[in-house]
Amino acid sequence: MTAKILDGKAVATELRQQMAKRVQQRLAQGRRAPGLAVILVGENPASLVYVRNKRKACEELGFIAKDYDLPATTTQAELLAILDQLNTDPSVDGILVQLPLPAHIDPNTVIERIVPHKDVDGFHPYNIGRLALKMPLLRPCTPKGVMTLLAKTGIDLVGQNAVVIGQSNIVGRPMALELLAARCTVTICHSRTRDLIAQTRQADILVVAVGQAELVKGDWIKSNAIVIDVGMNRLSTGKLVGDVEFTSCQARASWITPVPGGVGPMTIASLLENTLEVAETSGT
Ligand SMILES: Nc1nc(=O)c2c([nH]1)NC[C@@H]1CN(c3ccc(C(=O)N[C@@H](CCC(=O)O)C(=O)O)cc3)C=[N+]21
Repeated sequence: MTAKILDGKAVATELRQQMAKRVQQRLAQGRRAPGLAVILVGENPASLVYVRNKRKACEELGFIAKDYDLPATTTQAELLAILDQLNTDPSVDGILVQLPLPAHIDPNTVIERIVPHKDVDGFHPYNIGRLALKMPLLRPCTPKGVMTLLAKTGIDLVGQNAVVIGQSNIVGRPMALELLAARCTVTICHSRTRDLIAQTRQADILVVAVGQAELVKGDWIKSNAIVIDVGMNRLSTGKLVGDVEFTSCQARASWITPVPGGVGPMTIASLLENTLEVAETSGT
C-alpha cells in the first residue's frame, strides 16, 4: 500500500480562509480585530523566517500583529516588563515569545509571566495542566495541528496504539497528552528508550518530533500506520527533510505527512485559531 498524503498546507489554507470570514463578521459587528503580539529577541535566522511567516499570516486574516523586534542584548527584566504591559493591554488577545531565547534569558520564567488566557502558544504550565486534566483551554499549537490533521483521516482514534518519539515540553509531551485525551494507548519514546524499533512497529499512529534527519526508516513502520513527521532538518545540500525517511515509510503507511507542507503550516494555523478564540471570548 502506498500512503495517502496528509496535506497540512492545504488544510491550513482552508482553515485560514474560514478564519478570515470570522474576522470579517467581527468587524461587520463593529468589534475590533484580533490582536497578536509577536516578540522576537535576537536574530536567530530560522526564527526570523518563522516570525515573518506568522506576521504575514496575521495580516492576511485581518489580525493586528503587534511586532517587537528586540536586540539580543535585551535583559530578562526588560522582556518581563514588556509582557506585563501586554498582559493588561485590551487590544492584545495573544502573546507569543519566539523560542529559542538568548542564553541569558530563562524561557520558563518568561512563559510563566504571560497571563494564561493570552498564552496562545499553550506553553504556560496552567495550559499544560488543563490539557493534562482533559479540560484544555489554550492548546499547544503543533500538537493541536496534528490532532486536526488526524481528524482529516476520518479514522477513529479510540484505542489506537499511539507512539510519540520525543519528549520536549513544546511538542512531545503535549502531543502525548492530546492523544491520551483522545483515548489512544500512548507510549512516549526518547533517547534512552531501549529497542525503539520494537515500539514503532506497534504504532497505529506514529508521531516523530526529535530533530534527526530521516531517523525513522520504512521497516520501522507497522503496515497501514498513520505517520506524522514533526521534524524540520535542513541538509547541507539545502534540502529540507523531516525526521522520517519519506519514500520508504510512505510505502508502508496508510497516511503520511510531508516535510515541508505537513505539520509546519498547521502549527501556524493553530496559533491563529487560538488567537481568534481568545478574541471571540473576550467580549470586546
Ligand atoms: N514561541 C514559539 N512558538 C512556536 O510555535 C515556535 C517557536 N516558538 N519556535 C520555533 C518553532 C518552529 N515553528 C514552526 C512553525 C511553522 C513552520 C512551517 O510553516 N514550516 C513550513 C516550511 C518552512 C520552510 O520552508 O522553512 C513547512 O513545514 O511547510 C515551521 C516551524 C514554530 N515554532
